[in-house]
Amino acid sequence: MENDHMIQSRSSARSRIPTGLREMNPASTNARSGLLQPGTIAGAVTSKTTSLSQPSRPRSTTQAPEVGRAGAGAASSRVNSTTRVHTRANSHSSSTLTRSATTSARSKGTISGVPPARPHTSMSRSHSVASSRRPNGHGIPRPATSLDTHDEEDSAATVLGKRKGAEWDQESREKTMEDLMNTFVTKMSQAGQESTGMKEALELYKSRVSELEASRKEITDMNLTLRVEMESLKVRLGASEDALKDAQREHEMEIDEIGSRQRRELESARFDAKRELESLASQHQEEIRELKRRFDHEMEDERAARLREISQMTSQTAIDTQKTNMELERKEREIATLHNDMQALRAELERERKSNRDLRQNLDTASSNSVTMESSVRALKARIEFLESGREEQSQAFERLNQQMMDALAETNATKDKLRKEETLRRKLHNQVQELKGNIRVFCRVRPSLPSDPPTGSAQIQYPDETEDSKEIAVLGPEEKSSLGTITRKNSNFSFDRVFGPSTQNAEVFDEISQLVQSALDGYNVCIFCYGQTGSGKTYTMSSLDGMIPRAVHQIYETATGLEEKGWRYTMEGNFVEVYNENLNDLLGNPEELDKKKLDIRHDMQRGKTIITDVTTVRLESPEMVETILKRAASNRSVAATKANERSSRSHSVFILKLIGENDITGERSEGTLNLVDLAGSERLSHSGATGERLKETQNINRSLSCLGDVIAALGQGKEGGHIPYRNSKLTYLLQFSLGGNSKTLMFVMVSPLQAHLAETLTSLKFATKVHNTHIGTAKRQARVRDS
Ligand SMILES: Nc1ncnc2c1ncn2[C@@H]1O[C@H](COP(=O)(O)OP(=O)(O)OP(=O)(O)O)[C@@H](O)[C@H]1O
Repeated sequence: MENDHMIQSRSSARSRIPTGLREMNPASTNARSGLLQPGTIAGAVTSKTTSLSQPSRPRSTTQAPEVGRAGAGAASSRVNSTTRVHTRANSHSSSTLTRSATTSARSKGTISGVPPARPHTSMSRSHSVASSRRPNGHGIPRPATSLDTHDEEDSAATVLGKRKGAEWDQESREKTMEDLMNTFVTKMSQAGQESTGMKEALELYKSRVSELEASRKEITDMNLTLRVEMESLKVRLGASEDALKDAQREHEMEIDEIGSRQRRELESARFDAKRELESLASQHQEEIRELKRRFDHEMEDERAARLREISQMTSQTAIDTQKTNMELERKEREIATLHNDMQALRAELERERKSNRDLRQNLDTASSNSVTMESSVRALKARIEFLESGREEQSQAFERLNQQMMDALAETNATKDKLRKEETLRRKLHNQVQELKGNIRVFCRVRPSLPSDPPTGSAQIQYPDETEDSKEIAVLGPEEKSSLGTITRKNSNFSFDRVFGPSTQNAEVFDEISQLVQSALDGYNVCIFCYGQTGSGKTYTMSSLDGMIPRAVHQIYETATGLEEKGWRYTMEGNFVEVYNENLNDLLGNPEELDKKKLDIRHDMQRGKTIITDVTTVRLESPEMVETILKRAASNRSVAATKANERSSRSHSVFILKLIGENDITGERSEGTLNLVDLAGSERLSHSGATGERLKETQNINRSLSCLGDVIAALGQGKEGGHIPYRNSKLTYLLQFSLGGNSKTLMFVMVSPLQAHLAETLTSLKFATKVHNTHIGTAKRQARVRDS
């Protein structure tokens, strides 16, 4: 860890050396400029290099001295080699530098004695030539100058030598002088050129010197920075060393602690192991003891078992011996018994012989008896033969009876057939009777006085033929004053198909109309109206719980059940609608939709059927359902008006019962409709004194009742293809196929017994008389034979 840390700090310190400073190592310096600082000596360079290299390699406290020494030695050798490299670099500047360095070395006398390399300039070349001529030429060359005269002197000496040795010649001297002059001029020009070069070199040196000065300053600054940095590093190093020491101390403490802990653990482990060893030893001892004990026990058991076996075997042997003895005794006893038995058998044999003798005597007696029995058997056989002959007679009688039964069945079937035919005939005859009675009939019913009636007194109503046909009613009219001042009362006689007095019950009334209900079952359209003023008893007659509607439904069910054995199956569907203000309402539908939902009437002219759109149709599965229907209609009406009675007196209600009958045996099918109509109160407009909404209602009621009268009157005229104004009111349009030639109509005219209602009573009776006088053509039965 510590070594790693040191390496890191070293490398980081190295990386912190400025770029310029790093370039200042000898090699790079030479490479960059090819110049060394003038006056630089190897030692100085060495020391500088060493001092520069030091910051980049921070030493640890322990390594520093060795590294420093090694660094100095290495730096020295590097500088020497660098100097040689420079010498070999062969640049003009480097030769100059070498010379300066040499000079400097010479002055200090500390540099190695290796002679510097020869400079490669033109000047130095001539100088080198001159030096090479010197026999005692030193390794240190003279500085080359432009005014070097050594060559000149040498030439002069040569010329003088020749003069001395030969004739002095003016011309040659002049020539020589000229040559010398030329040479001189040449040299001068060369010197001038060299001087220019030197100047340039000087300038170069100067700029380089200033550059190097700046560089030196920079390096000095850098040096200072590095020193500061080194100081800080030293401080950090000190801190690191302190931390290291602390860490070492902590580490040592930890090691001590771990050691002591380990010792303790070792001690405790040793103690545990020892204890465990002891416990194991004691356990082993215990186990050994246990094993020994078990072994002893097992041995004891084994021994006991063996002993038991031995004793068992001994006792078994004793028992076997005893058994054998007993067997022996038993055998002896058996022998004695057999002996006794033999004695007994001998006695028995004797007895048998005796009985044999007795039997023989009995056989003789039986033989005589057998003869007697044979005669009896013969007598019995004769009797059986006699009986056998009787059985044949019986079977013949049975066959006769069977034949009779078959005949009776055939007769029954024939009777049934006849009955069916008679049913068809009955239907025809029934219809003929109904037709004879008239296809439109009028019954009159006078309701009894009620405790709730106003005390205005009763009208004088008489029933002249009450004890006979009950077809007449006489009403004593109101007092009329004649012109002579005499007061008279007109007695009005009315004749109808039947008149029911106040004491008549619903059951009796229904007896009269039940034949019409039968007609509906037979497949005719039947329409029963209740007409009369408000409170005259229309609803009581028609829709009360024992009224015509429930009774009709009950009768239909009973009759339909009776007709089942004649092959008829009936289905019944009911609608209950109301015509209020010339609108059709569904009394079995949602009461909220009363007066809102629009029901339309459509006629299928081909089939003579009326369809009401969106009306609720209830399939009457049982006669009890009719009560539910009536209650639902009454409750719906009560929602539409504050008083149900109010609504019922201002609207026409129509209970429509469709009866579909099918006969699987005869293939007949019938579709009849029974319409039970409770008309609105028939009081005249002038009498009612109604206004507003009530006036509108009364107008609508009167109009529809008047239309009904018109339709009946038109039908009564009996014109073939004549116009019947069904469309003039909703009611007559709805009942189009139940009024007229194809139907049977019954009108109840309801009469109030009150004197106060006398005028309305007379009006109603007159209207009913008009209807009664109408003869409607023959009804057609809605029946057909199925194709299949
Ligand atoms: N034959 C009768 N026997 C006993 N009570 C009767 C008879 N006829 C009618 N009533 C009673 O007379 C009252 C009025 O009868 P009902 O409501 O049937 O008259 P209505 O003609 O239907 O009147 P509305 O036109 O207002 O509906 C009822 O209380 C009813 O019970």
